[in-house]
Amino acid sequence: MPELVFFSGTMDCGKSTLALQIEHNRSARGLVGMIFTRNDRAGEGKLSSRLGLVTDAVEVGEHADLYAHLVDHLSQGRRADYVIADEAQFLVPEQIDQLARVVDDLDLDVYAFGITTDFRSKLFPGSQRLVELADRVEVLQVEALCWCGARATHNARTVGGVMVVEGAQVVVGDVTGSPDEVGYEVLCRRHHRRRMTAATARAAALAPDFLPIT
Ligand SMILES: Nc1ncnc2c1ncn2[C@@H]1O[C@H](COP(=O)(O)OP(=O)(O)O)[C@@H](O)[C@H]1O
Ligand SMILES: Cc1cn([C@H]2C[C@H](O)[C@@H](COP(=O)(O)O)O2)c(=O)[nH]c1=O
Repeated sequence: MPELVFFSGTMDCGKSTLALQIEHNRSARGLVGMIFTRNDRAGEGKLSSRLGLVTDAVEVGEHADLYAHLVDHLSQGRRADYVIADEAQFLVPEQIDQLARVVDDLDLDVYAFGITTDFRSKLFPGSQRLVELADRVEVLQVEALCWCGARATHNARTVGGVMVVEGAQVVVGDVTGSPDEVGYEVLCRRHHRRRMTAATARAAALAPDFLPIT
């Protein structure tokens, strides 16, 4: 039976790498995938991994109908044996319903990859719909780590290394980058709650416990 599978995890845990591996293994056996993405850091129409691999993909606009896109594609006599959707947190809930319909009505496996929660630890609407509709939710095995060594479960947005909690839900960015830019850091829940990033933990460790009284 075809399935809608949601591969989920924090940023930088290997979701896009796994998407590229699934694509590689299936195309090596002569299967043809339809690859969707939205707002990949590498640019429009790209699915990229931090390991340096990249492939072309269909950039999904906010109003695109993914089911209609596949029906159109197939009715032109072109092939699609399975579907990959990366950065699925950026899809609107209706597009997740369309992916479920692709599974049920077109009998294609759909593999969706994305982060579940945003920098405020709130569900992205697309991820919420995936949790509601997916046949399976798979948490990635290679876990990203918080600076303290615990498993990272949350995504923090940082400016100059300091965690921020105000701003738009969608700001494309990376876990590396210049300290002045908006960036991201993965944290365990304890340190996300305390807003303690690697930089602020380092600064706290260096600060004197008390001021000398003269
Ligand atoms: N130089 C490196 N050597 C080995 N593995 C790396 C290197 N850089 C990144 N990675 C691996 O790639 C993962 C990030 O992969 P990516 O698919 O881009 O993540 P995601 O899509 O989940 O944000 C890291 O967690 C790490 O396991
Ligand atoms: C937490 C959070 C992340 N984003 C953006 C930042 C990146 O462009 C992507 C995640 O990509 P990855 O391949 O999983 O690293 O999402 C955002 O827009 N808003 C957020 O709150």
